[in-house]
Amino acid sequence: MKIALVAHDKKKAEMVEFMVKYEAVFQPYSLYATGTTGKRIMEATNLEIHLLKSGPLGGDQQIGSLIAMGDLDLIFFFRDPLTAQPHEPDISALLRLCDVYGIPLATNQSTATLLVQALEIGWLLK
Ligand SMILES: O=C(CO)COP(=O)(O)O
Repeated sequence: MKIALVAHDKKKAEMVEFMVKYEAVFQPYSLYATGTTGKRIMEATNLEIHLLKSGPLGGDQQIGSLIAMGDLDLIFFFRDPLTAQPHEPDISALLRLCDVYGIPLATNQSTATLLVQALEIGWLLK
């Protein structure tokens, strides 16, 4: 199971808190993250994360590429719906690829909690 973690700036604290809370659930999996999000999570946990580029520098596109290659199974993307992002086209492309390939995608904490609980009880095995 390969999992991607992404958070916009105003959602990074929420993402870090979420990852600290569920660190043990994520521990067995291969984790990927956009640059700044991944660094913040690694500073707060003992999780090993493959760091990609920062979102505005192509990180979202790298995650999209992993999806297209069949190399990603699940995405936690804490989006900020109230702030314009300079790389909005990259974000839309990533969300679109999730739907093209049927990849489960959590874009807010409520959905993320449901998905992580599904992971915890073994509903999302791979
Ligand atoms: O911008 C992002 C996603 O669109 C996230 O990138 P960073 O994790 O590098 O801040």
